[in-house]
Amino acid sequence: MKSVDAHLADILATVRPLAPLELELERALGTTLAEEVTSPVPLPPFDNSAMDGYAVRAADIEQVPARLAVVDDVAAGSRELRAVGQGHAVRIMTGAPVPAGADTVVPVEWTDGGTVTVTIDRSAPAGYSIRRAGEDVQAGEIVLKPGTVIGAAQLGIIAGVGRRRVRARPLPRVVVLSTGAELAEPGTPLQPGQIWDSNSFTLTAAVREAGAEAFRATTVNDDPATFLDQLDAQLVRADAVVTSGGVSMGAYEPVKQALGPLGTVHFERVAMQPGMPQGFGVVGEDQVPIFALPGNPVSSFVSFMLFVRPALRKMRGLPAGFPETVEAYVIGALRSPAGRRSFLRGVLADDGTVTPVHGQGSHQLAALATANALIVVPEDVTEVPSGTAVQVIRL
Ligand SMILES: Nc1nc2c(c(=O)[nH]1)N[C@H]1C(S)=C(S)[C@@H](COP(=O)(O)OP(=O)(O)OC[C@H]3O[C@@H](n4cnc5c(N)ncnc54)[C@H](O)[C@@H]3O)O[C@H]1N2
Ligand code: MOO
Repeated sequence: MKSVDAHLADILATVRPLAPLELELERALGTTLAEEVTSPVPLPPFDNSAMDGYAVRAADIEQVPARLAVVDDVAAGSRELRAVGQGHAVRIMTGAPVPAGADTVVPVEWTDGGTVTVTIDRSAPAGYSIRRAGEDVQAGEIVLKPGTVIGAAQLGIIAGVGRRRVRARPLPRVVVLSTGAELAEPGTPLQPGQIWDSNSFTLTAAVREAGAEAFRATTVNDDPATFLDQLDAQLVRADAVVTSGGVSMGAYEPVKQALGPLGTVHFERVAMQPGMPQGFGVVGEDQVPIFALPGNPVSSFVSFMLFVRPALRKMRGLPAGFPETVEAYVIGALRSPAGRRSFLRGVLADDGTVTPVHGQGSHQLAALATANALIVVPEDVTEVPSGTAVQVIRL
């Protein structure tokens, strides 16, 4: 059997980071920056007020109360400014440029709020409530580096330096395709022998949680030709394909039967539990990576976490490898098959303990849904006594 590490290494050696594109800001959320973003101007671009109040000369309010003539009103966005002379005040709003002559801003709360004359009750030192030009960013300064994932705040600063587009690696587009003649669409009645298709929903959601775009294709039955037709139709919009089902040893294994003969997709037994039968390779002219995951719901989910998620990270241009683990103390004894790495479902608590959930079968999706962690039991360990320190992957 192939080791988990060897299978992941093969996958990571095959998938490539997506080529960067010029993306409109509206389409850039979650993408990975592929350039240095610099600011063409200082930010803020000009000295401006941090408060609603009065721009004055600090020297004029050393003695308080002080009564000053209000000579102008400046709102944010004002362009024509009157200078503040001795004994003058200008009513100013937050974000408005500080007029020449003024060296401090007194908040309106320290005044009588007058519009012809104003009485100021408290002194303020020079520079008070003034946000200086360049205090956030100097002109030419780098604000974001390549490899940064663009979240809300990053998108904000890209717009904040005046950019409409940005060079970034796009979200991988992933087609999810479930196979199985027994599958019924949720929301429709079950016929005898049928189950509702859950994998395509799990996998589509997992793709999105992994920072990629997901398309759920129509489920196909157990016919390899139908599977190939559907795959062909979907490939145009796919940077990667994830299928579930049809990869083991049965008489009707559409994914294996359709892809095996291509020679570019390999079906192997990986030394893990769950998720032993795995297919991986490339399809189509563009050599689109395809992950043929086993159909058991827990197996396909665990396979996704171990193999597809790291591959999507690499496609996004991010560091990728075996999922990060943390140490925890297991409450309850564990068993694991010899020679296979187990990924048992557990609940990781704040106190550093992890409790295996009831129901460790690879069909027990409800048990998986109560878990928040995978407990990793190495290949050479078959029994783990309660209280042992184990490695855990957070979900
Ligand atoms: N003789 C052998 N039989 C099996 C082996 C083996 O080595 N020798 N391996 C077992 C293991 S381990 C796994 S995992 C499964 C993998 O099977 P397939 O990938 O071929 O998947 P299916 O046979 O289509 O389905 C397995 C199971 O999962 C249910 N399923 C499938 N798709 C969905 C879906 N979209 N939503 C919900 N549930 C789904 C399906 O009904 C089956 O119960 O093979 C074992 N057998
Ligand atoms: O690989 Mo299967 O996942 O053991 O049920």
